[in-house]
Amino acid sequence: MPSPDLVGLDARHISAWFGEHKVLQDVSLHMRAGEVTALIGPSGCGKSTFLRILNRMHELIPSASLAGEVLLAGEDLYARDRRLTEARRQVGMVFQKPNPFPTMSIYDNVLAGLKLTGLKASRDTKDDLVEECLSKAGLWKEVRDRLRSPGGALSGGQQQRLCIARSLAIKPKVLLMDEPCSALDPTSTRRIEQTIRELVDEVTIVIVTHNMQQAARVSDRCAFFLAEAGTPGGIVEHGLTDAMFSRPQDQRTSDYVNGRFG
Ligand SMILES: Nc1ncnc2c1ncn2[C@@H]1O[C@H](COP(=O)(O)OP(=O)(O)OP(=O)(O)O)[C@@H](O)[C@H]1O
Repeated sequence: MPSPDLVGLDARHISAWFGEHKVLQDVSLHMRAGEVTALIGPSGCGKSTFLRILNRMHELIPSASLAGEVLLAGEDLYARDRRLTEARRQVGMVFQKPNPFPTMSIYDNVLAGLKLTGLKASRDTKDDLVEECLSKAGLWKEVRDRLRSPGGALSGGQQQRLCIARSLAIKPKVLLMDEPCSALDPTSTRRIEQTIRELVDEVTIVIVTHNMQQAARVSDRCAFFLAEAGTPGGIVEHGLTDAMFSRPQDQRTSDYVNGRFG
């Protein structure tokens, strides 16, 4: 049953620059509550930049700037009175390369984000939270007997599921995933994809992927990004994944999803 707390994310008229270089032009996208939205498109068209704008990581880069707005459940993520840590707590991120703290225990890895975001939990609550998050990330059964082992001792796929568990511990409303399987073998990839589909009842998900089969397997909707001949990136077409793959409206989408370029 989908959670009643699910919320959507609305990007409106987003443009982005690195110094003078404009990399996104007027991108608007509604990422619906309780769905997986996949961002697809060739390398360099601005998918990761767009994703980083959705949790205010873009502004960490000194030369970076942006225009437009991002609304989480209708509220401006960039409002002056909204704290950065609060925005990042609500919109979590899982990166391409699994990045657990390698010498920290599996248990402490799951809880690592709590301190950073100023959340406190009692011992019992922590135990419950660790079990809950590892279960949701599909890792509990594999690690329940070695919670004190270091995170770095897990396989790559397990480490990525540990990173998902760590993101879930701070109860985000939205989870962003930037090519979360690109460093993993096919079996681990399928396991993460299964986890993504299980999580979407609780958290809205936005995923960047280069893998068209993966986009078709995990996403409800897709947005196809393109930056043509030195112009900034934009969305050519977006819609239900089935329709984007079987009846794309734009020839460029058809060419991309059918592997004719990119
Ligand atoms: N830190 C940065 N400083 C300067 N330019 C950057 C930076 N990060 C990205 N860019 C530029 O912004 C543009 C968009 O890059 P971005 O990584 O968002 O694309 P992408 O679609 O995610 O690519 P890929 O699929 O290869 O990850 C590219 O021209 C890239 O060179």
